[in-house]
Amino acid sequence: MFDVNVIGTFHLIKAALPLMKKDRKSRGPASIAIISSQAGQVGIYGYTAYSASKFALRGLAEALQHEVIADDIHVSLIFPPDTDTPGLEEENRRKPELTSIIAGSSGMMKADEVAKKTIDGIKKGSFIIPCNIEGELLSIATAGLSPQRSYLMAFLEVIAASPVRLIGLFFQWNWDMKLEIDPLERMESSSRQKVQS
Ligand SMILES: CCCCCCCCCCCCCCCC(=O)[C@@H](N)CO
Repeated sequence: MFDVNVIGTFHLIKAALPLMKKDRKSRGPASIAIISSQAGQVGIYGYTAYSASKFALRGLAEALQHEVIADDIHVSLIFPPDTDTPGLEEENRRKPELTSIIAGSSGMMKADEVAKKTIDGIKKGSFIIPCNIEGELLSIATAGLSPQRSYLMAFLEVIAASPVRLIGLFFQWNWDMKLEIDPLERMESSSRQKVQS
């Protein structure tokens, strides 16, 4: 999984970059679009390997953007939810029910809708491209130190940061309960550990 999702992406970009850089200034700006996943913004039960690979793409994209911006190459990172494809159907045959339930917090999109969000985001030159409402929230919650080209979005990220953290905690508590963990008990046990060590 890591080989395909991360090393594969890395080699493809590495191979394409010399040609992309050639005469760039006279050809206008270019884009590199990398498909991550909402499971690359938050770790999901059952997706240990998958989430690791999709989170890795963010580090790749952030560093890459710094390295190619002088060549007028814009990196976009897309974060789709579950998408109605034959691939998902195949995945559903073997994945834990809990994974489907938790991922269901963000619903499912048609491939066409994800494609449209992707193209629109690339055209706008967005670095982070969320695909649905839950994705907008996730992107604000995980804005981190990513580049932000829109003043409006930068403003929103700053204003919404703390309420969105609260919403994120509610989601965590909700998922804990699905895993039959008492969220309050979990919080107390982590503070007990601190006292002991
Ligand atoms: C701060 C508020 C947050 C609110 C929303 C949280 C919802 C998170 C749901 C994550 C779903 C991940 C699906 C990944 C699908 C995928 O990539 C694979 N199935 C592909 O096959």
